[in-house]
Amino acid sequence: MALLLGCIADDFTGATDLAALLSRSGLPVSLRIGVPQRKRDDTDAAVIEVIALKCRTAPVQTAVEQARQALEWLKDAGATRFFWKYCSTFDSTPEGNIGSIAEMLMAEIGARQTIYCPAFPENGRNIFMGHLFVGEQLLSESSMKDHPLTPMRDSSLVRLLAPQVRGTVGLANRIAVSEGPAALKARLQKLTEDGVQHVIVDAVCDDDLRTIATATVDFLLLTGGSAIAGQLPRLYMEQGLAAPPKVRQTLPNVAGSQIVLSGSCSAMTRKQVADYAGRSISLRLDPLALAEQGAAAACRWLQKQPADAAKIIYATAEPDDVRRAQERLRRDKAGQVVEQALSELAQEAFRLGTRRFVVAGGETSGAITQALGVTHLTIGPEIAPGVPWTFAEVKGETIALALKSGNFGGETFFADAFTRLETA
Ligand SMILES: Nc1ncnc2c1ncn2[C@@H]1O[C@H](COP(=O)(O)OP(=O)(O)OP(=O)(O)O)[C@@H](O)[C@H]1O
Ligand SMILES: O=C(O)[C@@H](O)C(=O)CO
Repeated sequence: MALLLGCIADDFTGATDLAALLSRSGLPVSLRIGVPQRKRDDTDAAVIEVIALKCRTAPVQTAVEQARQALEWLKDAGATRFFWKYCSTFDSTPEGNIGSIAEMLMAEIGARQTIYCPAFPENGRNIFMGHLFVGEQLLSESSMKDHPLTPMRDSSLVRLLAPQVRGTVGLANRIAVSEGPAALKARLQKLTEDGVQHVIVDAVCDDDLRTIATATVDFLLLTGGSAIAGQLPRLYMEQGLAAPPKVRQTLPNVAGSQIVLSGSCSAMTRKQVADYAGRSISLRLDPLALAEQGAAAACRWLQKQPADAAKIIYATAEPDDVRRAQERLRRDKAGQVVEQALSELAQEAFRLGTRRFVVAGGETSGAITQALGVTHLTIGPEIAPGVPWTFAEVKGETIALALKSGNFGGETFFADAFTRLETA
């Protein structure tokens, strides 16, 4: 099938979020973990390809290089329009990588301008006058200010993006968006004439996203969260470029025991962990102990648990505990020891017969998915907005994998996830 859109996501939960929102249209979406070694098969039914990278917090040059390779693969697969997916809370290091990757993509595909729209109204992320809100709070006043890897201490997307790009950053505000697609198109055109290559676009509801997508559907490169991308398939169908397949794909029925592995320390994950720990057998990991002794003790704990019991293993902790661990180990080392331990535990759980995995946290999901050797995910039913069940092959066995973004899902998400799988 001809490719309508080639997407690059900066982390794995972000990639499944994106694939879920694109799949709502019924169009077949393919999700690859990392840049595939092999070329795309001409008989592949997907009309949208998503490549999941783990580059959100990587050094700028490494991240740009990974994205360049993903772009090459997508171009080679026939894509001519592209989407760059980052977090709906604009998570980035002070140097990048949102702007640096966007600028490289623009240069490679010859795009004069792109938009930045991380808004995801269904999950409470809205942009007004260039400022990002999480629920009713400014980003910098939300729990994102305490993120273990990318603490967000400013809410102005213009100010956050400007140091990440060489070109000029501008804003198409809510007033421009509220005037409809034609007026927004004219505003973007005027900004192009004024030499503005990078345009933050306000959006506070799905209607705004529809307006923005209609005005920019022909752009060579769009960037943002999953919600703006989720508007594109309908426009492609209206343009007669694609139609959903008549027969829907049948999804596998995955038997085997289940586990939750959580490395996210977000406010919502903390509530979800507390809820599920009250319903299951639980083990809390301490980064300082892991740094000294590794994950062997936790693996032994796992071996002793009844196979069919509900279990959760988590490093999820309150901001003060995270800060203490980071002061002792350094921020990146604290993250790495936890990711390494949860990866080993995922491998051990698989060896012990676990086939249903719920993982919380984008970096954590990246580490675990890679440790399990997953290269391709089939998208299944959504558990909560932006969090689908996915299915993958590991050593000849099918596993079900739900990769949950830090702040997504309600308080009972982990229990809901397994119920959703039963009823899918
Ligand atoms: N107790 C802890 N102390 C220090 N770092 C921790 C601790 N627990 C987890 N971490 C690290 O914090 C980081 C959390 O990032 P991760 O992307 O997994 O979650 P998230 O940011 O909440 O999710 P998302 O990116 O999907 O929003 C990981 O690198 C993880 O290893
Ligand atoms: O956009 C989001 O918030 C998520 O898809 C994500 O990227 C979390 O890592």
